[in-house]
Amino acid sequence: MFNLLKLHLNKILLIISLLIISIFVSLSLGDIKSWDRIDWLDVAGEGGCAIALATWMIFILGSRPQGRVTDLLTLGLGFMFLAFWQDTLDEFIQLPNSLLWDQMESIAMPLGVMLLTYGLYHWHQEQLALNYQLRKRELVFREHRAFDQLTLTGQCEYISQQLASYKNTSRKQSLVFLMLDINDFSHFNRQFGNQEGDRLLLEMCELILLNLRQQDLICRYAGDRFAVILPDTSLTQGRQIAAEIKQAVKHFAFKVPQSSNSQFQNLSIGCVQWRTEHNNDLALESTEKLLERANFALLKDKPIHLASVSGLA
Ligand SMILES: Nc1nc2c(ncn2[C@@H]2O[C@H](COP(=O)(O)OP(=O)(O)OP(=O)(O)O)[C@@H](O)[C@H]2O)c(=O)[nH]1
Repeated sequence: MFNLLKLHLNKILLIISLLIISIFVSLSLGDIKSWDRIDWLDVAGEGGCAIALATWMIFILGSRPQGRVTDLLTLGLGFMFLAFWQDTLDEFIQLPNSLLWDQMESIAMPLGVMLLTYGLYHWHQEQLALNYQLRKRELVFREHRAFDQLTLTGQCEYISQQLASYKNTSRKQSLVFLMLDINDFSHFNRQFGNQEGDRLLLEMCELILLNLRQQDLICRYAGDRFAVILPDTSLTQGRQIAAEIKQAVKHFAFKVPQSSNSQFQNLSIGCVQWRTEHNNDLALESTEKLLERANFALLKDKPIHLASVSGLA
């Protein structure tokens, strides 16, 4: 958040400067009120609103890149904040009634609301475009607590929810479920550090996403393991997609600062089918059983055949 705030240093400095100017102008043109003339309820109400608006600005500036939408939102909130700030100052400093400065908040507030509304409209447009790109990460619901902070994909329970909702809709085609795991990822972590490991996980996730269709969904199952749901897909199609993902990962030259050589990874993938009611199977198998089968298929795909070691075979 602080890195993003640094990007907006000029806006933050402008707002702080306006605050200071408004204090100086009010002090030079008005008289400080005596203690008993201060309406503390107004101070709490107007000051509280000013603090709330300043907090909104910090959240917006701390979470958004530079650009038109951020400028509009900040300007809108900034004007509204200045209006409440001036209102709060008026509780402490008596300005002459005839003074135009005293009317400042009557102009700043509607101007702020208009700019904020215009900014929100463009934010809405921007979000629609982002939603389109995010579809492969979040099909129907957004709850940031259920999302992995590193890859911004759903976590384990999100997969179960999506599978359960798929089961409740009557589909003609089967679903294919992929369980993907980076081979020897702990070795990569040991060699280049966890920070580079995090970066690799993120880029792997992006690469897998690029090889998926619009209707597919990727989630981070655990550690270096991802799950992919391919709705309305035959087993042949699912295997084809899995093979394409493997090829893409195999040829992905990942650069690390510690080495001049690119690092290449391999994925193991378990590919299992969930048949529809038309094939008489979907109702029979629980999501737990499907995940168990996918994990087992993944083990079978590992270079060293762990399935035989674990006795699952
Ligand atoms: N950098 C990083 N490492 C993680 C994260 N989550 C889990 N890990 C590491 O991922 C590694 C997973 O280890 P294993 O399950 O043995 O997987 P592996 O080394 O790829 O071994 P195989 O799957 O048998 O090929 C462990 O070393 C974890 O510490 C994470 O969020 N970031």
